Amino acid sequence: MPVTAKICGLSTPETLDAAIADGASHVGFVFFPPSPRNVSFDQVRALIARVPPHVGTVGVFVDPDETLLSAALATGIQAVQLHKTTPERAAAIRMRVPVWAAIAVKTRADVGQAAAYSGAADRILYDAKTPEGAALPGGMGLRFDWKLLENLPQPLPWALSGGLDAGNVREAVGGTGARLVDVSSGVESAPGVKDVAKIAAFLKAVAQC
Ligand SMILES: O=C(O)c1ccccc1NCC(=O)[C@H](O)[C@H](O)COP(=O)(O)O
Repeated sequence: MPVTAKICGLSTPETLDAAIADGASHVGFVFFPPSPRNVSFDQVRALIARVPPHVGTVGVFVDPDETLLSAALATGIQAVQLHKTTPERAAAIRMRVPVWAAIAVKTRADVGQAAAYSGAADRILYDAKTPEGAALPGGMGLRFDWKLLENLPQPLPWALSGGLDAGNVREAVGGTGARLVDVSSGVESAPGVKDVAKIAAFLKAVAQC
């Protein structure tokens, strides 16, 4: 089975088109105003119109309220990636749309939190835990110890994220067995500024995994 990749935090037609042309399986749009990658509903509507049916569209949220969630779902996103969201809230959201539950990982105990999302999510996204008080719960280019995922029974389909780039994704996939990887900072030239050459290099490296 080939390894596939989600390019997260896209906000321009050029970089979205590059991700699709270079083979991304999913593209992600961040709905979180403090993020340098935050996008408006109109922006996402226009971007989604460019996405072919074989590429999945994922909205990224931090424990969204009903108003934000409903407006974002109206753009046409196919799944939601939920950070800092309880299993109970995730389960309620899953009644409306497929859910990816982000698990912030620093320790083995963090990884164990994934089990609580059985029945509440469709996929787990293991991501690096950002420091206490950080402005963002993801998208900071931090990685966690991939050994924490070794020999771990997985409650759900899962993806690996956090600090990946073209230079380390092969090692990350080899060490963890991930079949889906997610990247944001590793394909940027500055926070929030996606780089088409880095997107191409990342997706080429993924294709060689
Ligand atoms: O990317 C953001 O700005 C962001 C903001 C709020 C919640 C989550 C966010 N990103 C989540 C992602 O899916 C990132 O791709 C993931 O954390 C990996 O980021 P990076 O380590 O920068 O590749």
